[in-house]
Amino acid sequence: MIDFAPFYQRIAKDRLQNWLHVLPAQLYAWMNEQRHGDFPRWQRALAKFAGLQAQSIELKQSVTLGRADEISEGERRKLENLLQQLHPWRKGPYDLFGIHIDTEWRSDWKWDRLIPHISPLKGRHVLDVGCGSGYHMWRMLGEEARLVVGIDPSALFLCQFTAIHQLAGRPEDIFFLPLGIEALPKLEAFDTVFSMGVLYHRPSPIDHLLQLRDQLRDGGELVLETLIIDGGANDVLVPPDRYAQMRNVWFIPSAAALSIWLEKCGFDHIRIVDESVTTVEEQRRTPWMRNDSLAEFLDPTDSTLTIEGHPAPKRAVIIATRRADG
Ligand SMILES: Nc1ncnc2c1ncn2[C@@H]1O[C@H](C[S@+](CC[C@H]([NH3+])C(=O)[O-])CC(=O)[O-])[C@@H](O)[C@H]1O
Repeated sequence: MIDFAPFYQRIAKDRLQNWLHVLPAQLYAWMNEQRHGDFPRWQRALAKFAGLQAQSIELKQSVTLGRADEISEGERRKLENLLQQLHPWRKGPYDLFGIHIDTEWRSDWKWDRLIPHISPLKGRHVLDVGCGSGYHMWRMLGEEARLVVGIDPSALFLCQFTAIHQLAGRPEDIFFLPLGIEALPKLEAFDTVFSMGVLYHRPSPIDHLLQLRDQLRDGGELVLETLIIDGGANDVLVPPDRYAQMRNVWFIPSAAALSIWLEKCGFDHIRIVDESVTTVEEQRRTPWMRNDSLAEFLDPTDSTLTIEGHPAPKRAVIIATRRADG
């Protein structure tokens, strides 16, 4: 059901062909070592998606696959049930044959904030690091990127992506690989690399920036989105324990500090194009993500603070270019 061979074929004669030296062995090992207890259950659900394929696809303004009248009411109920088996749906929203997957995050809002500022994706090789279910990957395809590759170590997100990919008729210019960024060789081949919501999860943020640079060709563009704090060039928050209930948060710099890190890591034309406080309208509990969400992670008496007393989540979008000598 989950088959990476089409990706190997796609890149065999492409500028990504050097990846073939390591990738098949890594993915073979991943499939054999995949130990998430629910993986077999998700795969069984995925097998039942076979045969259902959208006739109409809209990716430019939203991710909408199939109109409501393309399937019967019974088929829709069955599809909704299968999609619910892949709960929790964090990144979206998706509209599938009249079913609205109202995800925890309004990922479309993040997209709207960055799209006016980036180089047009048309014809580009694009990498989305930490792609989640792949919502932004579909929007990249909607912008006519030539090839979209998303990487994310989560087995659930691979299954969610595979479900959507199946419903879209398995297009051949978009691929999800279940890998962390640290598993990638130095490809120096992508025109645009996105890293959104990942930097604060990395124990070594400088290494993360260097790894992102190593995936870009000279002059390629990095689109970096991450949590920031207010402050000057030397201000960084390192939460001693949890941050907004998240266990794996390491470094939250100010935007000014992040700009300096980028410069040191071989980037120039560094621009902070957006800073936004995350609202409970953008990240919230829904019928498709029934666990606690941002409202429960903030101080109930002061929404400018997290429940641990840190500044509440604020995010920046920074765009930078890989220096030729970087
Ligand atoms: N080492 C790693 N390498 C790659 N991905 C990783 C790694 N570690 C964790 N992830 C993945 O990074 C994603 C971060 S979520 C952002 C999603 C999307 N980009 C968004 O902007 O909406 C934001 C959040 O969870 O705070 C998750 O899907 C992880 O599995």
